[in-house]
Amino acid sequence: MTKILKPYSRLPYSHALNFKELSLLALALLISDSVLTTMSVSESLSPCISDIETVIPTTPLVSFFERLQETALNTFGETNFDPKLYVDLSLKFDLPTTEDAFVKLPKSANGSLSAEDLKGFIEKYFESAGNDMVYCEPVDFVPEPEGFLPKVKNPEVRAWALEVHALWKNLSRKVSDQVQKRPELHSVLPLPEPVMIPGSRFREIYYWDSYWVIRGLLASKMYETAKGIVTNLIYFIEEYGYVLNGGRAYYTNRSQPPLLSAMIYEIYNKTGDMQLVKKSLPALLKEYCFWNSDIHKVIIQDSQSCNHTLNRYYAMWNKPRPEATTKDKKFASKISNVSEKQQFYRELASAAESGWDFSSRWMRNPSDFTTLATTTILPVDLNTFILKMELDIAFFAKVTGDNSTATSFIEASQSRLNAIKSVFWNEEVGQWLDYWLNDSTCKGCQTWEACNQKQSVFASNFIPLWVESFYSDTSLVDKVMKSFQGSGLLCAYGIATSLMNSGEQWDFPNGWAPLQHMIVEGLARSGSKEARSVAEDIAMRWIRTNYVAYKKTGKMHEKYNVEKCGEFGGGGKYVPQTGFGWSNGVVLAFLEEFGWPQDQMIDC
Ligand SMILES: OC[C@H]1O[C@H](O[C@H]2O[C@H](CO)[C@@H](O)[C@H](O)[C@H]2O)[C@H](O)[C@@H](O)[C@@H]1O
Repeated sequence: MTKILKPYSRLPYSHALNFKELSLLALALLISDSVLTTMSVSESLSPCISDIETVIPTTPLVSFFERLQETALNTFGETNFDPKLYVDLSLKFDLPTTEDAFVKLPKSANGSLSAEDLKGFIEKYFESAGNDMVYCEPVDFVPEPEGFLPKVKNPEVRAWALEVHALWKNLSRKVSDQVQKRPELHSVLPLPEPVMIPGSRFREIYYWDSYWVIRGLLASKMYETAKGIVTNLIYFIEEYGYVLNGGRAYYTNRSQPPLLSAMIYEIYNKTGDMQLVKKSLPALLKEYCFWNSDIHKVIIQDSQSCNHTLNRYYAMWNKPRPEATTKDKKFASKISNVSEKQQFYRELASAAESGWDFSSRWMRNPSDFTTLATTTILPVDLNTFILKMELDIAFFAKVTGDNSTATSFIEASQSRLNAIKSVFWNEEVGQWLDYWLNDSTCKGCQTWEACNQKQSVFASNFIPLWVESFYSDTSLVDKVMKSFQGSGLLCAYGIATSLMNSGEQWDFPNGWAPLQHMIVEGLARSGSKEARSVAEDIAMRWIRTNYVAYKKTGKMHEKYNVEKCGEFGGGGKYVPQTGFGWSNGVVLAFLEEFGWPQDQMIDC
C-alpha cells in the first residue's frame, strides 16, 4: 500500500520531514558507542527507516505546470515538443490568478485551444524557462590558470583545452533573487551558492553530474566554485534528508548516484580544506542513512548462510515524472491495471534515480519499455558508490579525530566488500554482475542464486575498479582488465555503455563521460603499468572524438557515439544536448592526468 508523506508546512513545496526526523534518530544511534559495539553500522540504521514513507507529495505549482504541459502538447503537437520546458517556466503572477486565466482561455467545441491563444497566454503569464537561474561569473575563473594542464604540450590541444575551460563561464548560474523572494512562483529551488549546470535543457544543478564537473573545476584550479557546489548539495541534505536528483521541485522524489563523499574527497585532496570536511561529515552521515533506508536496502543470504546487505534504487514516487508527464503517460497507456501502472511509474522514476535513464539494463524485455524493473535489481555501480561513501566517511572521521565513527565505517565497508564479492562477482567472466531479485517487495531476506546474476555486458560491470579496495588488488585488476578487453565494450572512440542497441540513450553505441572516467581512473591508479597504458589509450580515444565533434559543431556534447569519430550520441527520450558539464570535466581531468604530447596528432 502506498504511504503518503505529510507536506512540510513551513515551505510551499513538500519535504521529506519524516525522513529527516528518522535520520536524526539514526544519527543519534550512530554516535552511540553502546549501539555500535553490538551492531553493524547498517543494522544500527534500521530504526531510522522502519516507517519510511514511499511517496513524496507534489506541489500545486508542479501539478499546474503538468496540466499546462499536457495542454501544450495537445495544442502545439509533438514536433520539437519538450515537456520539461513547461515545468521550468516561472509564474509572473500568483498561482490562483494564473490558473484562473488558464481556465478562461477560449476553447473550440471539441475543447481544444488555438496555438495563438496558448502562445499569448504563456507570454503574458510566464517568464521563460531558465530565467530563474541567472548567469554569474565564477569568482575564481581566469582565462589561463597558473599551472593549467602542464602535461599538454601540443599547442592545438592546449588551445582547445583553454576553450573547454572557458565554457565554465557559460555554464555558471546562480538562483535568481526573484526565487529567493517569491519561491512559490518557481519550480527551481533556492540554493546558497552558484552552480554549474550541465547545459541546454538541463538548466539546474544535477547530483551525479556535479562529481565530474568538480573534477574538471579542480583541473581548472577553480576550488571555490567546486566548494560552492558541494555546499549546495549539503544544503539539500539539510533541507530534505538526501541529495535531490536535481535542483527543481519536481526532483524531490528521488536522488541520483551518491557521489557527494567522492566530491569532497577530491576537493580535500587538492586543497586540504579541513573546514569543508568537518562541515560535510554530519550531512554525509544523514545521506548514508537515506541510502540504507528500508526502501533502498535488501538482504541476500549466500550459500554459506551468510547475510549480506546491499542497496537498490527506489524512487519515492508512483506517478508520471512531472518533467516528462506527457511521455510517461503514453508509455504507460497500454497498462490498464492501476497498481501495475503505479509500479511502472515507480520503475521509471527509479531508473531516473540511477542516472541511467533509460537502458536495456533495467528492462526484463529490452524491446518492451513497460518491462522496466529497476527496483528488482541490485546494481553493481550503486553498491560501489556506497562502498566508496563508507570508505570516505571513515577517512573523514579519522582526519577529524572521530575514531569511533571511523572504525564503524571501516567495518561497514568491509561488510560491503564481502557482499559485493559474494553477490556480484562472477569468477568465470571476471566481471561484477547486477543481481536480479526474485521480487521487488524485499520482505525478509532472499537466497542468492547464481542464475539471478544478469549475464549481460554493461560498462557498470567494471565500475568497482574505480575504488581502491579493488584497484589495489593487482591480480584482480589483471583479470578484470582482460575481461574488459574481450567484452566488446571497448570501441574505436571509447567505452560503449552496453552491447545492445536498444534505442535507449544508456545503451550501445553511446559512450558517456562518467563511465569512461571511472574505468580509466581505476585502471590508471591500479599501479599496473599495463593497466595504465590501457587507461591512457581509452582516454586518448575519448579526447579525440570530443575534440573532433567540438571542431565540427562548436560544442561539447552530453554523450558520444563510440563507433564514429566526432559524432555525438543519440537515442533516448529527448534530443541530444550540448554544453556539457560532465563531458567538459572529463576532458580536462583526462588531459591533466595523461597530457598530450607535442607531436601527437589529435584528428582522426
Ligand atoms: O528529463 C529526463 C531526465 O533527464 C535527466 O537525466 C539525464 O540528464 C541528467 C543531466 O545530465 C543526467 O544526470 C542523467 O544521467 C541523464 O540520464 C534527469 O536526471 C532525469 O531525472 C530526468 O527524468
